[in-house]
Amino acid sequence: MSSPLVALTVAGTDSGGAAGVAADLTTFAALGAHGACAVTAVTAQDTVGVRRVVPLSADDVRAQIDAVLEDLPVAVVKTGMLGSAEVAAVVTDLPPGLPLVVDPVLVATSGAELGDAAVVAAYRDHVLARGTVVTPNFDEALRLTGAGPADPREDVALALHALGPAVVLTGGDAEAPTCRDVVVDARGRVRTVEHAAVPTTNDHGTGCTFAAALAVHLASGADLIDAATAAHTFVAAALRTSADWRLGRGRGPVAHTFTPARHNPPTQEK
Ligand SMILES: Nc1ncnc2c1ncn2[C@@H]1O[C@H](COP(=O)(O)OP(=O)(O)O)[C@@H](O)[C@H]1O
Ligand SMILES: Cc1ncc(COP(=O)(O)O)c(N)n1
Repeated sequence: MSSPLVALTVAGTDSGGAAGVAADLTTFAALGAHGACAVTAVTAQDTVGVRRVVPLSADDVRAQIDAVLEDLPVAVVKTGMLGSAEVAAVVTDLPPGLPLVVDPVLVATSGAELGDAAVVAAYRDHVLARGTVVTPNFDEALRLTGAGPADPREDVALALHALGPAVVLTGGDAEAPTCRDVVVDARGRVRTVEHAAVPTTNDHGTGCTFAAALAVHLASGADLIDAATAAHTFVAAALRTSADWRLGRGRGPVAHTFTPARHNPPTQEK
């Protein structure tokens, strides 16, 4: 009997159910993977903003990760909001060889800061070097590289690649006609994935959903460009599902009720 692929998210909670752990676990499930989670911080958050952040200690996070890794055959780890440099160091200590998708969450869609200068330094100094792929949006990429908003996206993506990982620089923009994600593979080859933009303000949680989907597709054996294309297709379909929803007073959640037709869910033999 084969068992489902196991994916572990290391991320913060969003009480509104749009981003963070909620987005990751629903995405894993929608794509047929079993999701495990290590919570890094609890946020009191809704579609309008972040009211409170309660960080967990590095020991709390390490204990959760150890419990999961000692019991379940984790095929891939995805990180989101880390919250502190100490928690970032725990991620860097993950067993070598375990694929790691790093979504360097620094700012919420609502504008709230979710990662300070110490967290940025930790990403630059050691987390990115441990990562298999990093998936920043443009603002996060600028903070991580020190590049300016006028710099070409390809150059910014290559500057991140120089810090160690493959890169998917996401380009979500509901007001533009298209969204353009720049992909740099492990060998430094640059490709662009471009799709029609879904016009909606219900996009809270898109970055987390994209990175979680990317993690499952990579762990299922897809190469980076195919995994990024499939993850983007999944997010776009979820955005079309929630495009006209009226949930909350701010930027509503991307649909976590969306489940693609699935005939061959990813499995693992371990
Ligand atoms: N309105 C949209 N229409 C289509 N795709 C989108 C839209 N917004 C985001 N995406 C896609 O969702 C993924 C996450 O991107 P992005 O929104 O840049 O992340 P973040 O939430 O971290 O800012 C990317 O593949 C991006 O192209
Ligand atoms: C706990 C947590 N993790 C991540 C995000 C970023 O998601 P988004 O960019 O969609 O606001 C968030 N708002 N909250």
